[in-house]
Amino acid sequence: MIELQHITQEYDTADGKDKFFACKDVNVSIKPGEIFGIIGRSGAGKSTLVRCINLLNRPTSGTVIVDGKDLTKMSDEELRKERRQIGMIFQHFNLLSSRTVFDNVALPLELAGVSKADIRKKVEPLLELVGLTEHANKYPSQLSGGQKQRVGIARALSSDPKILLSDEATSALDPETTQATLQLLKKINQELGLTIVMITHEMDVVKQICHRVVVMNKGQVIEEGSVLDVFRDPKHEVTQAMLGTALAARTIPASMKEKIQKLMRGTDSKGRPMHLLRLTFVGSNTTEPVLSAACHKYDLDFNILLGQVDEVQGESYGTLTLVMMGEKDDYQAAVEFIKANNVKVEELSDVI
Ligand SMILES: Nc1ncnc2c1ncn2[C@@H]1O[C@H](COP(=O)(O)OP(=O)(O)OP(=O)(O)O)[C@@H](O)[C@H]1O
Repeated sequence: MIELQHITQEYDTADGKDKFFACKDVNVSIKPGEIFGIIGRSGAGKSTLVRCINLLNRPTSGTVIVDGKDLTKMSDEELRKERRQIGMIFQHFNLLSSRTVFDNVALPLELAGVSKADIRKKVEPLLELVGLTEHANKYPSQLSGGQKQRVGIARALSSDPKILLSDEATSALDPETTQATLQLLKKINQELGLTIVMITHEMDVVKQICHRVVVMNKGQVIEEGSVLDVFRDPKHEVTQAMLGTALAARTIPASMKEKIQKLMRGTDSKGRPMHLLRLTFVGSNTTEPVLSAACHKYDLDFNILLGQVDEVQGESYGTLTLVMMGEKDDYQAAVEFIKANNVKVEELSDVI
């Protein structure tokens, strides 16, 4: 649906002596009907990249293909037409304060020369879809943040786009309103089949509604994949830092390290060595039966030090950091058994 190929956006540095890359050779492919997340720290190049999709931002080099058409090769007139396929919503809503809710939603249609009767036919169902029918004659100043964003969404949908770009659309909203807005976007994605591209710094937003995600850093894509894979096993340190609390259970707190080191130097009450490891699991292969089955089978004991289970779109995933006590051969056989049950095993004894 959207192919961003080798997108580079360069600017002159403030002193004009050098080049600065807001995006550098970025390749992203977004499928029809998916909700695609773009995350990254401030200044990573997210907005620059998303604005290339409708050429609000014309990249220094690279190709933008939307629905099979190369936007970078179009005339202004052709581009204006194509842009109607691409709606956009913003963090600060960008509504016109002198226009009512109805008139804000109607604006793109007025600009396209649609007749008054047809505008009414289009706007009324949209206001119903976003739950603003009874607020149609109010002005933006009379609305809450969530209601303003609903006007923004209805306005973006007025030209029947196939794609909706969302630049931090929930960042200015409180958690409850964020939830309601995300549910609305999900409904639009499912009922209208719209492809949605979302920039966000809120990991909960990604977890709740995105199917796939790319992580940007310093103008480049550093990680991409299904949301479940990226959250379960982030590879790049920037992703790990961004997922922060979601990964707290992976990091052994400094206060525990000394205790664990002491524990690892000793043996259990039966004189058997200790083994420190971390298990990462997804979905149906819940660790408990696998772990206890392994310990029964190979005569081991275990002690859980840290653990967390989280959920991405109904799929649970999590990590357990634990100490296993048992003879070396039994322990190694147990590790193989756990791995064979699709649980990732990382041995940490040498790390701590
Ligand atoms: N017109 C411009 N001229 C010069 N530098 C720019 C211009 N537009 C953006 N930049 C710089 O490009 C970099 C990427 O900006 P961009 O807005 O794409 O980042 P972002 O990841 O969306 O950040 P944020 O989350 O803070 O919005 C930033 O360092 C920004 O200062």
